[in-house]
Amino acid sequence: MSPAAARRRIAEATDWRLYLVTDPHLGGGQDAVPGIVAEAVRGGVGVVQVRDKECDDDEFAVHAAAIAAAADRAASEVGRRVPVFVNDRLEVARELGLHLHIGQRDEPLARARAALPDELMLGLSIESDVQLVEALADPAVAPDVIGASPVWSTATKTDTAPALGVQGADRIARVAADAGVRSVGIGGVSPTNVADLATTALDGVCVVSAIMAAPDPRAAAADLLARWEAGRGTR
Ligand SMILES: Cc1ncc(COP(=O)(O)OP(=O)(O)O)c(N)n1
Ligand SMILES: Cc1nc(C(=O)O)sc1CCOP(=O)(O)O
Ligand SMILES: [Mg+2]
Repeated sequence: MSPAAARRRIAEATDWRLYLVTDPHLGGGQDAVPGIVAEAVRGGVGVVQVRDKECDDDEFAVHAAAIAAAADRAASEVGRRVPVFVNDRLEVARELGLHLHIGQRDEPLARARAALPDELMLGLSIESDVQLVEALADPAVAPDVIGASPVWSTATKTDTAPALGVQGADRIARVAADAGVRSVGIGGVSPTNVADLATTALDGVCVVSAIMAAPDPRAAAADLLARWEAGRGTR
């Protein structure tokens, strides 16, 4: 199997329903994050992204390696595979052999795809219909997953594009699905609104504060997933 085919198999086998993006501040410091991730995976998180905007690449690499090890251990306990993405930092993703998520103001898509080993997935933030058309134009460099962003405004990240809302995220998810690309909705997702997103064509939701700031990350993940499933049932 070619590395690109292996990557597509990983995307197909991944449980995208609940995707956790880490935040050391909300989690009580870098050292606390691997434990939170392990608990969140035990609660049902299927994908993890390591995000830390403040440290340098060397510190980030140590932090990301600790999180990936914790996610792997917890995933194997429950008999699952949980892919780990690196936020923004292409060189760290290459060094650690982790997947990469980039935004519209990070490394350009074609350059990131060319520099990333073929077996690693590439995620891209999509803030508008036009951005999605551009991202899908060349199947050779198209992302494996997109983050429809933001669905709702959020205090966790304030420098975002205007909110897409449920309908905007659904429109984007439908176009992505037609191209065979997975999609998750990010921004302001909480227990009170996750079921609304489950009625869309999105493959899942992506959260930061709803798990990182929760007193019990395992219970928070299980609750979000149960609410997603309940909403999915009403589609
Ligand atoms: C899954 C997912 N979707 C969107 C984002 C946001 O990425 P970006 O716009 O590059 O912003 P930062 O996260 O880098 O501040 C994401 N991280 N993950
Ligand atoms: C990391 C990130 N990216 C966003 C985007 O819209 O691109 S919103 C966001 C933070 C989402 O945090 P919370 O789940 O706490 O609302
Ligand atoms: Mg970014």
